[in-house]
Amino acid sequence: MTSASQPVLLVEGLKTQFATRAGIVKAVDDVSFSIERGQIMGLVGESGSGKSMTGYSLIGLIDPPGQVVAGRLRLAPRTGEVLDLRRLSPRALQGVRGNRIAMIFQDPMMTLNPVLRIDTQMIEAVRAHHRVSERVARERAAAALAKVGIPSPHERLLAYPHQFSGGMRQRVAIAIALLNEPDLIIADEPTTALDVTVQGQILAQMQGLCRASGTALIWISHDLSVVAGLADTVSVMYAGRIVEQGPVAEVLDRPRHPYTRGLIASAPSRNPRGRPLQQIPGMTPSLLALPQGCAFQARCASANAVCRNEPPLVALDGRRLRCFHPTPLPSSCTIAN
Ligand SMILES: Nc1ncnc2c1ncn2[C@@H]1O[C@H](COP(=O)(O)OP(=O)(O)OP(=O)(O)O)[C@@H](O)[C@H]1O
Repeated sequence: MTSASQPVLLVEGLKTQFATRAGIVKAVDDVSFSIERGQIMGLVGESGSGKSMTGYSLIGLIDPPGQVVAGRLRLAPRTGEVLDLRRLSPRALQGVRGNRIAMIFQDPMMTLNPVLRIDTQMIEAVRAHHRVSERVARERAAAALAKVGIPSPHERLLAYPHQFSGGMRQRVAIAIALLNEPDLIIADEPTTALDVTVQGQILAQMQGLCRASGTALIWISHDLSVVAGLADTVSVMYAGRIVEQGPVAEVLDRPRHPYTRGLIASAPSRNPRGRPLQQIPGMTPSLLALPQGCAFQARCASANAVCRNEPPLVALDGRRLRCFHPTPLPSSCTIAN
């Protein structure tokens, strides 16, 4: 049975690998986190750090030659039972996807079928999981469109995807994700392609909807300013691993991992006008040729011989950190463990 204290999602030691001709790519390497009901977690990192593969691993969307090779993925939906997502049959997992866990992609056309009217798609999405009449499903669809700020929802249900603007199309995809009141939504950079005003509206709506319905949200993004405003907690990924993790206010205001500090410093909004943009020196390492020990050592000003060992993820000052040389907090900020 679920209990109030049980996280809606618990991920422990997740490893996802791709067997390629050049060798084993460890796309997700020993990733752990948990999310409470109604909580929003930002999953951030540079391109290729393993954010999307972490999200896809949770819902069984890793295609060969990729494979989830280790880890525990436990979902505790409102319905009461606790689901071990790795042990579910393909059919049972299909029953979870789009129902208890929904996914929103950067491109809404990954969700929408261009040749079908919106009502056909939304009614089908409800009835795939619930025995309700078409009329009830249509009402649910209209209510979901209204929730994401689409005016005249009954009329808009009769339109095709190409009759919506980019921002409205993404709202429709979000409405489809919300249809069955999921316990968890995984959103993979859904507002990156939208202009800032529309992005701001959608972010505020998503935040409000998650708070109101108790739906947990994993927001995958490389944009720290979005995560700072939206999320409660943040997990920072580098080369397939989580390097820093904790409450947004701790991690983004007082970063202790040199990579998190570099990411924050290189955000364009943080850089003074007229000066060259700051960058993290060097390149993300190839996942096929990771150095022994800390994957960030070649780009880190604090690295020394000890970094050739594998840094463990340890609890420190209200967060979890994978670094032998954590940046000190100003003395006034020190928090007891
Ligand atoms: N089909 C594949 N074959 C081999 N390796 C793959 C494959 N798909 C993904 N990978 C590996 O998985 C790693 C993580 O990819 P992922 O898409 O999760 O990164 P990401 O952090 O979401 O990046 P982005 O922000 O660009 O989407 C990549 O660096 C790549 O090496």
